Amino acid sequence: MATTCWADEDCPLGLSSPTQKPFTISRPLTRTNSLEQSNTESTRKGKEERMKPQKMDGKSKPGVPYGGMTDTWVKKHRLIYIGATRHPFILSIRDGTVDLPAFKRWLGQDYIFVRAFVPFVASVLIRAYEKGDESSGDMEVILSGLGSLNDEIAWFKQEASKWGVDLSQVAPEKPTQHYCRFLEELMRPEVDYTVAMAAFWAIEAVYQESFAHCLEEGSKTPPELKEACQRWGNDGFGHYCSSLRNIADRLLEKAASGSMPLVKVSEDVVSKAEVTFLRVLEYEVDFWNMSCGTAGHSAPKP
Ligand SMILES: Cc1ncc(CNC=O)c(N)n1
Repeated sequence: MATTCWADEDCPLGLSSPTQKPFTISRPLTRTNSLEQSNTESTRKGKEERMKPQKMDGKSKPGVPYGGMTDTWVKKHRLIYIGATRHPFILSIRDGTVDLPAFKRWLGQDYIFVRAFVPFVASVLIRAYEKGDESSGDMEVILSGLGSLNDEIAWFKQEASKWGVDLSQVAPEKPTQHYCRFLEELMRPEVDYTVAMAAFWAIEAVYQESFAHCLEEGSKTPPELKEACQRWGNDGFGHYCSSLRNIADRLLEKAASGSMPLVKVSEDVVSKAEVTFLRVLEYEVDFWNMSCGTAGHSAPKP
């Protein structure tokens, strides 16, 4: 057992503890009061004010505070968000105490995940194309993501041979299987573009925030793991995540504003997107737990 990864009872966030779950999804989430009131004049005005400094054009604005729906979610579900982005596995990389077998396990499993992630991103690209909004720039952002996934797959192969991991012999563990199945579900035609986009942003953002933390000043990340951290923790990837976030916020804003013909349907889209965001965070926590060797689950899946 790795000494650097916490057992369930040691986890300060209580994410795996059966008595201390910060959040469980037993039924679809209802939206917060502020979201429910989004069509009232005062709330709408307040929202416009908050959004003012931001251009909702899909361009990245690092360092600029967000005022969109994704920001509301991150604040509302802070505990699980921190659980996913400051997981003991990541902290062990950052403090240099990471267990090598754990890192190798993560490498093999993440290769399987990334292969499944490619068709998911391709499906989001198709949705962006079908939307027919050329001026939004969504397709360009998603296409750049697909391009870097091509490099990423090559990197996994190279990294695996560096660490003596035979990728052809790696079998998917349960959390990997579940996460890949979730991606497949998101590719179904009945899933809204807004929901898929929110999931896409959340998946990328967790890795960006996690690995950027390993590169911050004062971190003791071992030199041989720096390249892995650079892959998702670099500024370019940060800009890309901001672009994804802006797209998700724009789509969510449109759904919540009631500007769509079927208000009820669009409200449903916003709550589905929030549930999907939470499920991504849970799958990410499960994935890190698996990498540590603590194959616990953060919450039961419906
Ligand atoms: C489990 C997981 N989540 C997110 C990412 C980042 N996206 C693509 O690489 C990843 N590689 N693996």
